[in-house]
Amino acid sequence: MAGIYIHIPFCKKACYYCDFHFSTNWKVKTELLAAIEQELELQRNYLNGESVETVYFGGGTPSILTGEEINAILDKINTLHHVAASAEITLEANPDDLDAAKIKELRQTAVNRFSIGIQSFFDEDLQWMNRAHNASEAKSSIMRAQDAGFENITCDLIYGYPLLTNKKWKENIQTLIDLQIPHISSYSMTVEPQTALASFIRKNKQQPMNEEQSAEQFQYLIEELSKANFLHYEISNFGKEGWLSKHNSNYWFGKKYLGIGPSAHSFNGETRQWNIANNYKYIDSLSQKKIPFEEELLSPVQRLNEYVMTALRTMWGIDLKKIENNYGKEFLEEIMHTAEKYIDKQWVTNNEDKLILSKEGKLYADLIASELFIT
Ligand SMILES: C[S@@+](CC[C@H](N)C(=O)[O-])C[C@H]1O[C@@H](n2cnc3c(N)ncnc32)[C@H](O)[C@@H]1O
Ligand SMILES: C[S@@+](CC[C@H](N)C(=O)[O-])C[C@H]1O[C@@H](n2cnc3c(N)ncnc32)[C@H](O)[C@@H]1O
Ligand code: SF4
Repeated sequence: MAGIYIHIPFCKKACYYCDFHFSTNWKVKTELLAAIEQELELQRNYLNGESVETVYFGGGTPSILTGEEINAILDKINTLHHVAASAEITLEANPDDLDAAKIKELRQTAVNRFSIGIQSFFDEDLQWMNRAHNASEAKSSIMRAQDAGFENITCDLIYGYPLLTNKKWKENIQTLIDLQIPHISSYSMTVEPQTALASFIRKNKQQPMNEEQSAEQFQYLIEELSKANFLHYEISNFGKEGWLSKHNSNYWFGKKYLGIGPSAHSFNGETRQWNIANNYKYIDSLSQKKIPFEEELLSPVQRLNEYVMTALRTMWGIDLKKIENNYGKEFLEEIMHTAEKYIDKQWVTNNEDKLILSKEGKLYADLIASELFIT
């Protein structure tokens, strides 16, 4: 069981905070789509014939594609792989793209899950982020998708930035609960060095992020969504029973996935590889039937640390038996030695051979994971 990720590296506007790979220049869109098909061909054996359980169109902004363009990619995948009949096929969509005509078009594709980039339901916040949509489009895009029969919808929200008062945060969460969205991903605003936001802060045109505010809003999010029957199954992800994301869960469970497109990364169980994050170079290389990637063979210790980091962030926690069986007793003892401190503090619980973050511990996931790393 494996996944395929397709990266669509185009956006209408550059959000001030975003450091993912995208371009606002769409001149080479046709060439890029041809290169994606070429890469799919060249990587046809990457998954070793495993059946494909999930396909995820991410970006950038995949909702700029027409239904026909999406179908062409999915047809290609179908000719090269066995795609499970029940496969989860997600498309990341920005609200400004989801007008009635586009939704109708998307009904004619096999896409069965939308990840809508809402971020906020307030105009001033969306402008502050330089998003291409407004608050009313945020809401209407969700309702339109639901009216057209799309049930499996996840929405992204961002918190922890200066403009977001607790009152607005409450309303953003409540709006998604009221709209009966079954899955929510929510991220604390991070200031990435190469972004406009970082440059505004350096020039004192913007306040830096406030960690206390962010922690408070994260706690509030956890409490409200738990009251509304969401499982907090990964630090940034909440879903109602039966609606958890299969694609992302497979990343956390260490399953294989093939990433196609510029900046996409792949994992075959042993090595990680990632494609060049440059549209022109990507197209040029594939026109010569060469995949422009770098790779890294993970050592057992690196694999163990990665496992500790991703598993600790999930509600299933770190499986101590798995560590003992796959990596040996010594590593297990070393990890347990460090974990004692956090178990005493009640940041981590140790039940049935699992280390799981407590409510308080969720605030310190990254710190705890880095302390547990084997060096
Ligand atoms: C890379 S975007 C792609 C999907 C789509 N273009 C969108 O904007 O929603 C995926 C998610 O990452 C979030 N994201 C990107 N940069 C971030 C940052 N610096 N801090 C927090 N969230 C961020 C986006 O807001 C979005 O919800
Ligand atoms: C920040 S996450 C948001 C997930 C989404 N809200 C959900 O739960 O369905 C998604 C972003 O991570 C990046 N991403 C995911 N898988 C990737 C892969 N295999 N290679 C490169 N980028 C990837 C893409 O930029 C994508 O927009
Ligand atoms: S957040 Fe989404 S829409 Fe905004 S620049 Fe990044 S990928 Fe594009």
